[in-house]
Amino acid sequence: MKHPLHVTSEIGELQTVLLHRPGEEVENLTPEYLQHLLFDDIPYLPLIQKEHDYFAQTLRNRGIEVLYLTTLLTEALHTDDLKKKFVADVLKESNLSMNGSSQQIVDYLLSFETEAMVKKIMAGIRKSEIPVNKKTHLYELLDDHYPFYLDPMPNLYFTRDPAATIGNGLTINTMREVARRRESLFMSYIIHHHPRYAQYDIPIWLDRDYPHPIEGGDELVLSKDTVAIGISARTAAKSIERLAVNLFKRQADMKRVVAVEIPKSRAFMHLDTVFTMVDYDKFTIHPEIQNKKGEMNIYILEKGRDEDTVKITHKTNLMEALKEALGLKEVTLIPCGGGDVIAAPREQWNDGSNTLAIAPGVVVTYDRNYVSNKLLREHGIEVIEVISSELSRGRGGPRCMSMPLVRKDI
Ligand SMILES: NC(=[NH2+])NCCC[C@H](N)C(=O)O
Repeated sequence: MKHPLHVTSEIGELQTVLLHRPGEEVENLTPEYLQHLLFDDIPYLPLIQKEHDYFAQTLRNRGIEVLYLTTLLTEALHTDDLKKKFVADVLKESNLSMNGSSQQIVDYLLSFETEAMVKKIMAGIRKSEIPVNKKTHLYELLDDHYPFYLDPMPNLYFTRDPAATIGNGLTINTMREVARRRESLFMSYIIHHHPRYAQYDIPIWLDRDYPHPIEGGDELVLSKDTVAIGISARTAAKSIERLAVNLFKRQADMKRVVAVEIPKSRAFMHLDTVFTMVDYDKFTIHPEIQNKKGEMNIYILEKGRDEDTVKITHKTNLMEALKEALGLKEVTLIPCGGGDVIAAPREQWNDGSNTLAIAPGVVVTYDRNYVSNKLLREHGIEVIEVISSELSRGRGGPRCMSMPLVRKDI
């Protein structure tokens, strides 16, 4: 039987992908907590859903199977015990200031059918949802105190980050930001309990109990033997080294991990916001990740003397490092916004470098990044545009909004 997870490149024909349609969680964003919840503005729910449906349909039109997080999770929670255990795990990881109130939150969540319960957990629980006569603490009665029992998870539509497929396995990530940490619990339940996955022995290259962070936006599978990982605001060097060791031990083809250091800033939060692969030998890049001389810090990790060590080589030229790692004679780096002083940062802010390749030389991008899109076309790339005024408010593009589960080998 075909393996349910299989990704050996960034560009192989995409066959199955995981998405999340934004829901009520987005309606629980308020100006006061925007920064904490990692948003810069509040999307308009009906429109963000319309845009997301358009994105999903664009993928389906190309023959790609689209799976939804809510559906998979609902199907994974197929017994009452699993449902209860899941609620307990979510509450354990939620920063609840509930004191004695937690049992009533458990009862409240379990009073829903499974799918509605999953959506409720995603959306968050407002204090106003629990009747006054059930409240036992002073803070619960104060409206202007923190408004949630359970925080909303508005970043869930960026399915790329909580987990990432590499080869026939995946990383289930320890996420850097508190606001996103619970998200990877969902994938853990899906892998262990959904019938589509639970029957397989799926390698978990790094699990969510690993003490250092890594996020999928930093994990790029360049080929069957090479992955690139961003050393970024969200991914720690320790996680990268541990991932390399684990991949070298168990994924037979894996030869090297290319660790790429990027500036630690909000605009550049993950490697895929500044660098993506669009064809066998073509990449998008935001020029600002290189210094004036075109240099940056790149570390190549290969198998070390024994199983638990790696050999590390330092490089400064991205193009040379890519050529060597991928065995290519030439590599083209296509600059976001054409490298223009205004267009490049403007389009990068709205994820102009964040392309989703659905086949070699075929990418999905946001329509608003017209300078970058034109340039991609001039380089012979087929660019499929999707509408993006609300989706982009969460600071993520088509690659962030998709978790490839199966791609054809190239
Ligand atoms: N792979 C990505 N670039 N994801 C973007 C995630 C954006 C999200 N608001 C966050 O800050 O986490």
